Amino acid sequence: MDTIADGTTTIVNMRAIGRDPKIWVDPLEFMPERFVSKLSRSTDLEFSVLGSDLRIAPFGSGRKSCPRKALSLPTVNFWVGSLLDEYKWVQLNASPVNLTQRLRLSCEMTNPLKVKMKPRRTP
Ligand code: HEM
Repeated sequence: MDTIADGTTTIVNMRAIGRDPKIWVDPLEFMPERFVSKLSRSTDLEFSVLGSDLRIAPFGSGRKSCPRKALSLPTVNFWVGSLLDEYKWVQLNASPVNLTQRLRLSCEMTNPLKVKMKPRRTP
């Protein structure tokens, strides 16, 4: 077993964990369904996103994890659900999305998705 000296700063490499084929089936494939419970109940998911399972920890883990994670999950669900319900999202053909990674402060898409939003209902 390796020894880590007192006072060493360590960083968990979540990027590597997220791309590890020993942990995720086809890790580089866009498969959002891997996060959806087969029984459509979030409590049936095999893993938690709240920090107890380091395969995926969007809010961090342990004592310094995000103190507002319980508020954030339903808020993000509500925003995304409302935006999809209220608007049609049409990709701008003049600027096609390019998912190739570009490393800046964080990892970004080379050409992010640009869309035009059209209200679904007339006011
Ligand atoms: C989807 C939304 C959010 C995500 C993904 C997120 C994610 C995170 C992450 C990854 C950390 C760092 C955890 C660590 O260092 O291990 C963090 C810390 C923190 N977050 Fe969030 N967060 C979200 C929303 C919020 C909201 C809505 C608030 C406040 C209203 C908030 C307040 C904080 C604070 C104060 C910290 C610092 C905690 C500390 O250093 O002890 N976050 N968050």
